[in-house]
Amino acid sequence: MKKRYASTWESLKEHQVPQWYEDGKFGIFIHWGLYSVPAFAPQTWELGEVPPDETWFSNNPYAEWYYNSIHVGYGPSYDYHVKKYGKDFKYEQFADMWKAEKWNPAEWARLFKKAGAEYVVLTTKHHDGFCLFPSKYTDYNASKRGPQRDIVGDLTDAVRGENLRMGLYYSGIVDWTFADDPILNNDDLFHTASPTFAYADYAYNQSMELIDRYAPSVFWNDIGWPRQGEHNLPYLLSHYYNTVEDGVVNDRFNDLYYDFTTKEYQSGSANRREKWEMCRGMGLSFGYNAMESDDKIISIEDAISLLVSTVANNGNLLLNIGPRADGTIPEEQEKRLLAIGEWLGVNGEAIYGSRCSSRESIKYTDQIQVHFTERDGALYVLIDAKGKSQVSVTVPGLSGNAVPLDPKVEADTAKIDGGLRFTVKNFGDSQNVAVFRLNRIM
Ligand SMILES: C[C@@H]1N[C@H](CNC(=O)[C@H](c2ccccc2)C2CCCC2)[C@@H](O)[C@H](O)[C@@H]1O
Repeated sequence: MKKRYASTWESLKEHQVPQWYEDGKFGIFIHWGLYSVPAFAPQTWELGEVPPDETWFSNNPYAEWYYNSIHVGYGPSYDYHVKKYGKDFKYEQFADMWKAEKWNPAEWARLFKKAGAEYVVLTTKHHDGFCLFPSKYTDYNASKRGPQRDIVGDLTDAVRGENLRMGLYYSGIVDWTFADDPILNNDDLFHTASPTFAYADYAYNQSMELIDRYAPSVFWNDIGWPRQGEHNLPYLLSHYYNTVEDGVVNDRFNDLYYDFTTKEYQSGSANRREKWEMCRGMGLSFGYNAMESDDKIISIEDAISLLVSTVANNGNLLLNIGPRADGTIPEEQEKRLLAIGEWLGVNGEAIYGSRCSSRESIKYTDQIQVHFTERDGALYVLIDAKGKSQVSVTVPGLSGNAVPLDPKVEADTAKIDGGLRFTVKNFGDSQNVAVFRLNRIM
């Protein structure tokens, strides 16, 4: 019998994180839109590395923030815009330059499947207010302008065609078509942005549109929800759960409610007792930044380390790609996705469907860490030895025989000092993380 939710916080709090989200572990975030046309941002810091103040907002590495960056009126993006497009060039003119002429959603979905992703989250409306779906509440959308198609619908169909789950990102509290005072600090971001009841209704109506048109498995709201519309949330979220039985939402609704908490680069909090999700771009930006090259984006080893450490601590990794305006995915991004898919193809047994072990991760050195997951009564030992070709570590309190999941991993294990000593001589096809299954949990 399908559970029905009432539009009350009490009823919503009965919602459990669905099994598919606990099991899925790895998703692909996609930031695609008008900002993909200029595709420019300075390469400065990771979010959280410096305080979110004027220095951050006037040197914003997020290419999807191009509109705000040029409206700040000074800084690298402003200078770039004036030089490349001219002072009088309006951001909205990108709406007729974005053609997505080489876009093949089925190709994207095949790549995400090969990457070993279980879900996808696409921007439907980012802070610039441009909608990638045929909203009836604005003509500033991709079916009327630019690509002249329902980007959200076409990708949703392709992703579901590969049996992956489709999630939708919505910029709830910030929409620069309603309020575009330059954002120069967090107070602007959380308090000044879009202050009207009219906007709160608009955000509510568009969210209902997205739920009713696409029934997304994830409703990924960003930054916050309009304060003037907080009383709408119980209805919106109960409608969401009543429409999408195994739907899931994040924690960016003004700390009023969540299924999972979120981290973003170095920002945000996570504790292993609750379900959480780590999101980041391949480089310093979510939107495509044409300035970013292979050496400036996360290495394959670091991406695999991030996936393993996130999953071992009860999180999911939502790794972002920033496609080009023409619909192609930069090769350096595709290469990372395929490498993660290969690693998961060999070691996925320790990841998909696993649960956080009571054993905490052990950090031997900055390069050498051991993580644990559990699944179906087996304990998995994931030895991450970044940059090393061989490694020897003793894991205390373990016993039993450890079998490498990758047949090409060459390793010995020995009982020593009340623990199990692992000596890995060859990491085979497993990049920097060798995974062992221990058939008895001690
Ligand atoms: C996925 C990314 N989300 C960004 C919004 N980030 C957040 O709301 C950031 C955040 C980070 C972690 C947890 C909750 C919220 C806050 C903004 C400054 C301090 C922390 C967007 O600004 C960005 O363009 C991209 O869409």
